[in-house]
Amino acid sequence: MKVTVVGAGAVGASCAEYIAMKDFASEVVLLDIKEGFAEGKAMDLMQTASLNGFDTTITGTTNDYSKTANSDIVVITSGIPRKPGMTREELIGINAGIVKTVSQNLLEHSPNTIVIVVSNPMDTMTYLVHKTTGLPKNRIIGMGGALDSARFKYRLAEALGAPISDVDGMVIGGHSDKGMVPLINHAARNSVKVSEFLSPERMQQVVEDTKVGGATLTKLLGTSAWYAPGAAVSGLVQAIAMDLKKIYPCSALLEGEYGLNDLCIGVPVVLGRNGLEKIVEIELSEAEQAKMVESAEGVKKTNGLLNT
Ligand SMILES: NC(=O)C1=CN([C@@H]2O[C@H](COP(=O)(O)OP(=O)(O)OC[C@H]3O[C@@H](n4cnc5c(N)ncnc54)[C@H](O)[C@@H]3O)[C@@H](O)[C@H]2O)C=CC1
Ligand SMILES: O=C([O-])CC(=O)C(=O)O
Repeated sequence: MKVTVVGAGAVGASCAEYIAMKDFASEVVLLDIKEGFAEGKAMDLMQTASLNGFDTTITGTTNDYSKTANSDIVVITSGIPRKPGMTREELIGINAGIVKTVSQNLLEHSPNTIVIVVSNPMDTMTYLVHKTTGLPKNRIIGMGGALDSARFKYRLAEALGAPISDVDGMVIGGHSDKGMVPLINHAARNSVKVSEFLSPERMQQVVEDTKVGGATLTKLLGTSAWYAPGAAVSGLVQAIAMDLKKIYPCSALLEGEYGLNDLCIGVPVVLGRNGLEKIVEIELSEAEQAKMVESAEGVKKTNGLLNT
C-alpha cells in the first residue's frame, strides 16, 4: 500500500506521522515544492520509527512526481492555511491553482489512485478536482466532516463530563464556520440521546463551539490546526487501505442525495478499498434539512468563484 501526501507542512507531516504510527501502509511519500523540506520531514519521521515501533517507509521529494508513481491513495494538503480573522473561503484565490496543478501531476503518475482533498476551502477544492480530472466520484473524497465530528465529540464530552469514548456524534454539511451542521439531536452518550443530559441552551453551545472549532484554534495558534486534521486524514486513509467499510462524513459529489446536486459537501459515506463506496442517506428533520440546504448554498457560492 503506497500513500502519497502532497504538502509536507503542518497537516501533511502530521498525517504522514499518524499513518506511519498505525503501521498499515508499506510506503508513504511526502512531496513538497519547498526545496529539501519534504526530504527533511521524512528523515525526521523515519528517525522516530525505532522509537515508535513502525515499519512504514517514509520518503520525501521536492516536486518530483515520478517518486509518487502508482500510489494507491494520494492526499492533497498543499496550499496556504488561514490566519486569525480569515475564513477558509478567502484561501480560494491561491489554493485553487495549487490544487488543480497538483491533482493533475498526481494523476499523470498514478492514474488509478484515490484522491483525498484537504486543502481549503475543502468542499470547493474537492469539487474542483472533480471538474478538472473527471475521475469517477468514488475516487474523490474531501476530508472535513471526520475532523468536525471529532471536535463535536470533544465538545459533547466536555459538556457531559463524560469520557470521549462514551460519546457519539456526527457533523455533516459544508466544512466552514457557518455551514457545518452538527447533528445534535442524533448525538448520544452510550445510546442515550444527549438531550436526556443537557439543556437546550447547553446543546446549542456545543453546536456553536463545534462550528467555530477551526477558527478557535487558528486564533490560539496563529495558523490553523494540524494534529486532529492529520489524525482525521489518517483514519480515512486507513479505512480505504484496510477495506474497513467504516462510515465517516466526507465531502462527496452529490447527484440528488439529500435533495442536492452538482456540489461536493459533507455527508455520511462508507469508505472501503474502492474509496467512497456508498453515500448513506439518513433521515433528517425539517430543521436539519433546511440547514443542509443553506449550507449547500454557501458552498455553491464559493464554487462560483472557481474559473474551471
Ligand atoms: N480540510 C480540513 O479539515 C483541513 C484543511 N486544512 C488546510 O490544509 C492546507 C494545509 O495546511 P497546513 O499544513 O497547516 O499549511 P502549511 O503551510 O504548514 O503546509 C502547506 C505546504 O504546502 C506546500 N505547497 C504549497 N504549494 C505547493 C505545491 N504547488 N506543491 C507541493 N507543495 C506545495 C508548502 O510548501 C507547505 O509546506 C491549508 O489549505 C489548510 O487550510 C487544514 C486543516 C484541516
Ligand atoms: O480552520 C482551518 O482553516 C483549517 C481547518 O479546516 C480546520 O482546522 O478545520
